[in-house]
Amino acid sequence: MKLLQEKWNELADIKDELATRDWFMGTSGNLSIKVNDSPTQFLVSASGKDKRKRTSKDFLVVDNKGSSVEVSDLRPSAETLLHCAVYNNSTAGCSLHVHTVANNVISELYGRSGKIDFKGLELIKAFNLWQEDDVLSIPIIHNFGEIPKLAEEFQSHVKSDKGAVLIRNHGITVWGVNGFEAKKLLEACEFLFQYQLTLDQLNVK
Ligand SMILES: CSC[C@@H](O)[C@@H](O)C(=O)COP(=O)(O)O
Ligand SMILES: [Zn+2]
Repeated sequence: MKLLQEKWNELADIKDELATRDWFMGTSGNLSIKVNDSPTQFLVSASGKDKRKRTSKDFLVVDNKGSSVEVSDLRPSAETLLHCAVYNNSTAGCSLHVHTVANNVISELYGRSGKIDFKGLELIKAFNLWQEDDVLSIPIIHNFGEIPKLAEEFQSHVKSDKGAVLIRNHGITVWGVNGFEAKKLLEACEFLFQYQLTLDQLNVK
């Protein structure tokens, strides 16, 4: 099988799994996977699709500026520039963006601090944080209406081949070296958010 088809199938399988979790409410969310280095090219989800459906028009190949590399009637995700920011500033191979109630509520509760920290929780090991005192700090950025501005702010947090950024009252974007790693990080983040929400609710006096 050709590499492009393999990557397409990998991304489609991840999309199906995230859809099973109901993480693409109201057509929200987008996904990408790198298919080529120099020049950078990646498959990204087409804009506005029902991401619970699997079709032959779910993804298209774009370049490092987010422009389609071939004539297509498909529009790349409105948030493609965030995926460009990942591939232009790291060696990551996959980037995933979902909107969940948990990540939105956490982003609002902790938005004023500009971040949420997790310490002493087993799941932070998904981010390669193995020491007892390690802290997973997830930045929370403003949901700028202009995507180039949002992408610029987001880009300042892309410092390695894995990471996560919360966009306030919008959603989360994670990236990892490949699809498996990116999905692992996303699942870990959503676990941590649900844990924190539950804890905060139980702590309400
Ligand atoms: C329909 S609400 C969600 C969108 O505004 C956007 O935030 C999103 O995640 C999906 O946009 P898309 O262009 O389909 O990739
Ligand atoms: Zn979004």
